[in-house]
Amino acid sequence: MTDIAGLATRRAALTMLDAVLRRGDALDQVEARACRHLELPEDKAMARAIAAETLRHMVDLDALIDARTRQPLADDAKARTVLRMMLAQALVLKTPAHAVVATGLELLSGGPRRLAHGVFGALMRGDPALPEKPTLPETVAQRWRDHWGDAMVEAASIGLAKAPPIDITLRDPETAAHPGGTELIPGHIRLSESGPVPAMPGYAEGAWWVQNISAALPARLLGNGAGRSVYDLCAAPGGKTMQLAVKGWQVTALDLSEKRNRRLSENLERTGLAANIITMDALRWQPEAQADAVLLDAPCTATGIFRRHPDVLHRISERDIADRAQLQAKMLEQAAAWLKPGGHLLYAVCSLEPEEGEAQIGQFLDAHSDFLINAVTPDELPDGLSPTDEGYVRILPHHLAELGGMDGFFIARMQREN
Ligand SMILES: C[S@@+](CC[C@H](N)C(=O)[O-])C[C@H]1O[C@@H](n2cnc3c(N)ncnc32)[C@H](O)[C@@H]1O
Repeated sequence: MTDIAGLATRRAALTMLDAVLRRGDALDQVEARACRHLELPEDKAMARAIAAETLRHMVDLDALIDARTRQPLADDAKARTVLRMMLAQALVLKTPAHAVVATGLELLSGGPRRLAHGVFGALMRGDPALPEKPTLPETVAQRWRDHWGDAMVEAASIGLAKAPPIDITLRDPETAAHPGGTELIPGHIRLSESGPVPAMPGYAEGAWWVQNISAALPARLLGNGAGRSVYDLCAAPGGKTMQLAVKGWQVTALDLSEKRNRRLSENLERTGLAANIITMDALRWQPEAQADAVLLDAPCTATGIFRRHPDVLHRISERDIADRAQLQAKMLEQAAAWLKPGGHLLYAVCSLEPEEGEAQIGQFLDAHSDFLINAVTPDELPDGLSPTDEGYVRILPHHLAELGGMDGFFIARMQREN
């Protein structure tokens, strides 16, 4: 029997959605396994796009489905997930309805095909539209409203509407070899085009790497290394390692993941930069000497990168936030001990949760009287972004919104006194 065209791609998307919604896995983590049967890169990209767009618009897709079902479908019913996917394809990815129906119903083979067919058909006859600003899941909206206010939730919803623009860090700010765009801060460009990165001018020669402007700030805040040593903790795939190496730091880059460290190696090779790479759990590492600086890009809930990874909106719970905060506190404790007196400790997370940011550093400073905040100054940041009263960098979805926004981040720079 020949398979329906595109069915394997939809199966892979369904596997990804199941893993995210039922098991709380990250989309990135499950993508390779879910797509292992797909040969063509464009099929893999399509499977990822179906899963990601379903998650981006899920609350509004559910509202459409609920308006057309007499008995509400269970939240985790396969028919609901398949209908969400079918609608995301038809309304967001503009896949022709016949292809959506043929593959969608086949996914429900032996299940409620007639129901799904009926609901999808009735909805499409009504010419449905999704709101311009996708609705955030209520638990997330409520949490962010409590922390940051209504305007932040509104900006997050606008930001969620589409994947963000691509930012790049130039190896040499004088280089001419890049695709062109808007300079956000010297050496960092927001590209005016999207598309396959490896084919863009300068990429293969190592003239630049992809790095959201928010993620580019922590390493910048350590300044020039002039041969001094830095421990780059949780370093892979190496965006910050490369920035530090360019600035003359002697970098020791440590990460738990062998696979991600392989990407770090490839990135260093492509850009012609060097670092000492260590694959190990940061909690078990024991360096031989203290360093002049430590950059801790701590593992976090990653809720700040919800535009590129909308799965975080559906799988991160209060419990996850508390667990991550606990891990970060342990890592901070270690990092602090590995720093020479007078050295700088740079802490960063791509999270919009204060437990992983302001509260984390507040507790650290309370417990470490030998560490002081080294306040970030406005001239160290892109126009449109200012340090907080405490001297931290807190990046929210409204920052640089007119240029396409920034990833949510928290950054603190501290100095060890003795
Ligand atoms: C936010 S990413 C790092 C991004 C990287 N700093 C960059 O700029 O390209 C977090 C990293 O933490 C690593 N990680 C998580 N837990 C770790 C641990 N216990 N020890 C070391 N690395 C860990 C992950 O493998 C992941 O690569």
